[in-house]
Amino acid sequence: MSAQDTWDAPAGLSVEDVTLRFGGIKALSGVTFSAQPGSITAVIGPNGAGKTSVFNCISGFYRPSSGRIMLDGQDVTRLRPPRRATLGMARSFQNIALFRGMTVLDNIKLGRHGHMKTNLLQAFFYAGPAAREEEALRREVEERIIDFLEIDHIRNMPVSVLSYGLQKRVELARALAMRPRILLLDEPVAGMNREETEDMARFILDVKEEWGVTILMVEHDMGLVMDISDHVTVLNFGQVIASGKPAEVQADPQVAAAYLGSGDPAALMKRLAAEGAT
Ligand SMILES: Nc1ncnc2c1ncn2[C@@H]1O[C@H](COP(=O)(O)OP(=O)(O)OP(=O)(O)O)[C@@H](O)[C@H]1O
Repeated sequence: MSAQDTWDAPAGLSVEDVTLRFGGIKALSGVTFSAQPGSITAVIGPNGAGKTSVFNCISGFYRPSSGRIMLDGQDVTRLRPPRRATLGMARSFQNIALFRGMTVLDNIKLGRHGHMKTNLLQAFFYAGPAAREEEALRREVEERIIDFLEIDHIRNMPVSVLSYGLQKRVELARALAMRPRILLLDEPVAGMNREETEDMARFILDVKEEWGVTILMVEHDMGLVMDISDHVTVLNFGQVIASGKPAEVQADPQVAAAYLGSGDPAALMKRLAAEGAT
């Protein structure tokens, strides 16, 4: 049985004309882009461009002042984050959000609860066939995730003793345990060394290809973005200034100008590579 057998189909997402105001500040202004089902879409842009703001609108932490967030054609703009999770949306955080004193396995188990049809208490007292079947399926999914992310050797260790790269991997495992149809990754390789970054790139690609999950990520590491994305959307001052395949965006003088104040794509790549390396 492949990973996809227990998974729902990948979700498509569209951000439609989203504007977000904080008092007098317009963090986002008429932002429109989409993530196709089963693809990797990256949102990039200079500091303060609005990447975190758009991410928070998509995951439900911010409510846009106007515009819509559509998940597979369903308007989710007004739904709270837990409701979006039940529709198949999971996210990771820029600053790892794990329970540090708990083991890797317990953190992963927590990920699945957003998806449970029965709550913990019911699951404990009600051991009917449906509940047992659901529990068996969850265990199987957990084991597959542990195996896939190569974290079997650390499953019983507390998260606090793990390297940064491994903690990020556990966070990915927990998000996968929710059986998402779309995964939002907030700077998945920030702070990682080269080896950890390469491992994470491989895992993200496999999540898309083997597990059939749509990926939307905000990331500063341009090497990673250009290597694994199918589509890139560029924000600047809260507006979309370019959208397309990595090579198209890379060659776009507007993008270079946004990062550099000049229109030289070669200089842009040099600077971005340096930013990604820090
Ligand atoms: N909670 C807030 N209150 C007021 N202004 C905010 C808030 N969050 C973001 N902003 C403003 O909105 C704009 C976009 O910020 P945002 O954090 O989304 O950018 P970003 O692209 O994620 O930046 P970075 O790459 O530095 O993380 C900035 O001008 C920022 O100062």
